[in-house]
Amino acid sequence: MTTAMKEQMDSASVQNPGTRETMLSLRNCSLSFGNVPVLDKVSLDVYRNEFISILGPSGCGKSTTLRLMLRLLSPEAGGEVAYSSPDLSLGMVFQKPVLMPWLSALQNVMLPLELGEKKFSKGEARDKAESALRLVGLQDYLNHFPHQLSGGMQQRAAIARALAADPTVLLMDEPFGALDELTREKLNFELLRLWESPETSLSSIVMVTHSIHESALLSDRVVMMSPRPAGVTDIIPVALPSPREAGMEELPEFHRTVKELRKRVKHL
Ligand SMILES: Nc1ncnc2c1ncn2[C@@H]1O[C@H](COP(=O)(O)OP(=O)(O)OP(=O)(O)O)[C@@H](O)[C@H]1O
Repeated sequence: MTTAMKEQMDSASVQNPGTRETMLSLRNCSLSFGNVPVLDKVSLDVYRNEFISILGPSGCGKSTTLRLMLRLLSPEAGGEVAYSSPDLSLGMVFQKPVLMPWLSALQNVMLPLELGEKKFSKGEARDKAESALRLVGLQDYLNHFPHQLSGGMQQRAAIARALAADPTVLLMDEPFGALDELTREKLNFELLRLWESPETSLSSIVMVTHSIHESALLSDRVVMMSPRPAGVTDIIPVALPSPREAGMEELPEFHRTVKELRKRVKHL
């Protein structure tokens, strides 16, 4: 999120979500795999400059919702996936870093830039990949291969790969689920720092997580999905101050949000 973008966010629109600019919308999206209905009339707006978490029972359709947002899947008739502009740029980070083991960190980040729709030259791809790796703190590991990186570093490389393509909206599918708790906590705050940094193009983040704690700490809004066929049951705003910082878990608002989310998860 650039400083200019932040400045565009007027206080009226924060107080009244109805006036906020929508980057991406799912409207009435239903989807089945074969004869198994997975999503049932899912509607969700992703606003400019917000961090959304999606919480829901295992197998309910959270990853499927992200794939719809990416337009890798299409909704059934009557549903729509709308973007704020035809060239809205989306990035994706998966639970596993999915790095090519025979390529260095730098080559892994360069690869989609050289092969993707925009097709950057080798020199441009190298520059973009180097700055993305610097942003995630891997500037000293450019030539390391994935097996020479820790799990957290591999996931940072995967985040760098997504950031290198300058996405406006970043979709993340349980990005820190496979990491130990300390690394996960560290990466949570690193992600927030990247999101707030004027050096990235990021406006909005949508993150699937299984962690109530993580969703309360990071998000502006938490989207709760029901069991399959999933719908959006609740959208809970989190009123913690921004920027989010370590120690905010001590605030009454954090405890109130966690309690509220736990209560609603129990009812799913
Ligand atoms: N390509 C596919 N073909 C058939 N069924 C699929 C396909 N992809 C997902 N499913 C099914 O759709 C349902 C929703 O899957 P999805 O991965 O979206 O759930 P999820 O909420 O992300 O799960 P988890 O929290 O366990 O990661 C599951 O029952 C899954 O088996």
